Amino acid sequence: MKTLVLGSQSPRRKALLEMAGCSLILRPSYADETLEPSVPADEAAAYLAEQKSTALQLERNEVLLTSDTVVSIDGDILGKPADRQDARQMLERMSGRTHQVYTAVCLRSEEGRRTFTTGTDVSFYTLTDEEIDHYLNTDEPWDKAGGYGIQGKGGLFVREIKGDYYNVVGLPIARVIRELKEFGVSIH
Ligand SMILES: Cc1cn([C@H]2C[C@H](O)[C@@H](COP(=O)(O)OP(=O)(O)OP(=O)(O)O)O2)c(=O)[nH]c1=O
Repeated sequence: MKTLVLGSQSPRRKALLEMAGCSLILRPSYADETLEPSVPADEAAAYLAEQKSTALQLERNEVLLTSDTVVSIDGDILGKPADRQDARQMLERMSGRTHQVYTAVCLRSEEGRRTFTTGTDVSFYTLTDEEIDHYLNTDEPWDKAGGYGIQGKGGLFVREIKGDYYNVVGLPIARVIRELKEFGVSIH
């Protein structure tokens, strides 16, 4: 049986895999996450998931999972906000509109590598300045693509989603479990 190795520092990815019944070991990846500005968002997520994979060593009998989540609006990619002003601009941009969240997952074993990307459309209510200010005083925006967390108070901004909710949180877990089985990982 194969050992699942999670190449991620994201506590959410670990929690989702464990919730789904995966035993895993952690091997965080510190790949360079710089992007060419013109790359489409779904391709950017796939590129970064593969970069994170390439940065890690793989032993025999291991399946390595790396992943990347980006938010996209008007063809621009929103990563994690650099500071308060950046986070404010992101939230103002998404206010009253629909954006896309892409999570790419790269699975790698000695037999080969497979990368797949899942998109979810998220529509926000129109946000007031007060709501945005209040949200920026929480610890939610800083480690998250687009500067919000749907699983926290950021969920209060959401009018509608189309697609997998868990994909927005950072891992489309139902699809991932199916793909992991194909790679020979046992799920309990
Ligand atoms: C939009 C959105 C993103 N996110 C998170 C998912 C990702 O963890 C994060 C985007 O950063 P990523 O670079 O995808 O992941 P990470 O830095 O957390 O972990 P690692 O690179 O080690 O795998 O934003 C939420 O938790 N909720 C949300 O609603």
